[in-house]
Amino acid sequence: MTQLQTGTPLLTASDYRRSAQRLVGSDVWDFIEGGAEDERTLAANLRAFDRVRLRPRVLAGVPDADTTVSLFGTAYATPIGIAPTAYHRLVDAEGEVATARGAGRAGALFVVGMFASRTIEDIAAAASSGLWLQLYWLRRRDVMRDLAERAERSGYGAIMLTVDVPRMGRRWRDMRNGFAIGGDVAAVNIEPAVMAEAHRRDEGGSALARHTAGSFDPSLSWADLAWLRDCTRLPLVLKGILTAEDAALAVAHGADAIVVSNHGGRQLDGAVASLDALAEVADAVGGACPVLFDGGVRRGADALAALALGARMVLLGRPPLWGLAAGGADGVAGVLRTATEELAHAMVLAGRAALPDLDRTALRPTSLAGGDA
Ligand SMILES: Cc1cc2nc3c(=O)[nH]c(=O)nc-3n(C[C@H](O)[C@H](O)[C@H](O)COP(=O)(O)O)c2cc1C
Ligand SMILES: CCCCC(=O)C(=O)O
Repeated sequence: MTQLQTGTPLLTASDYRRSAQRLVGSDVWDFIEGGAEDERTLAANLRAFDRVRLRPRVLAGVPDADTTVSLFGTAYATPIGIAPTAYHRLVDAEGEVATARGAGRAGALFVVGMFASRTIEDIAAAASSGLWLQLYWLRRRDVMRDLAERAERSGYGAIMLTVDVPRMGRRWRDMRNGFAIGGDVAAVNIEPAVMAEAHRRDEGGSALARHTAGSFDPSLSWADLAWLRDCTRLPLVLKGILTAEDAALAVAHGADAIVVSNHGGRQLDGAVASLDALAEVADAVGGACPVLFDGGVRRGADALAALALGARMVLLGRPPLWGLAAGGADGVAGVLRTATEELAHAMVLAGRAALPDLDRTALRPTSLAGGDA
């Protein structure tokens, strides 16, 4: 159990959430918590896990569960990692350096965001578990190439290209708050001219929306992936796949892994809940490459469900930010360890000793149906 300065025992992700909310300004809180438009997909991501029912096996001789997993030749203590999120210094002075330390303590993968507020190199120096770098496709391809090269030089294990943002989802909260990246927080890995719009508060509305409209390349198509592939020897992971059709195209275009994700409900409002897309995508991929998952995972049993449906790894977006805000590296490690302990606990009670033992027989068929929650 983690106990931070608040004195309140932090037993679950929602304990970290409550603790974080007290410490973070309301506009930053809205940026973290918010989703696109009426936040229906954001809500659906969480509700989809409430529908899952497990099928525990008994007398299985499972005194303990093994949560280790390996991906692209790197071993992890847990299949629960950190999804890329921008600007960790919004909630902690050390930002991604503290996140990396926390991930290392938990033996977890940390996917560093393109808009990290600490340098790729400083984050690498603080890490003791695997790091990947996430990229958006910018009009300025030279900037992307430079980041891919720096990641490779610094020992990052993969490039994760986020493919669900040809334009940013409309986030009413940020627009109403006139949200801009302020103070001394910045996307320090990218030259300031590319990022200038993200800091301009004077025009009202979401500065991030203006920034992405100007700097992201919305014309990207499958054929362009070859260019990025040629920039790096690292495995290329595509994040933001929700359909069998796109999963098949990703495999055909040589993706080394894909992430089933609706961007935490922050892009297309009304899009399918992430969990409801997982079985379809895993079936289409058919083992051709690893499938990862994010969206709405808040407890170990949620991770178990996603792993049983075919995910090799499960990523958390908001919860590590709650941990970081509540307690820096300790908070990040606490969130990851809590979820991993819950997963191991659920595995023992379900009679599954190791991650390969998790398959769809662990879930009631109604959980697989891809309901409309
Ligand atoms: C505050 C915030 C910032 C994010 N920034 C990025 C980003 O820079 N790049 C990216 O690919 N995804 C980004 N995401 C999406 C996450 O990687 C992930 O898909 C999503 O948060 C998972 O859902 P969850 O928050 O329910 O776990 C962000 C999400 C949040 C909440
Ligand atoms: C400029 C995009 C900021 C990251 C973010 O908010 C997201 O990807 O959801």
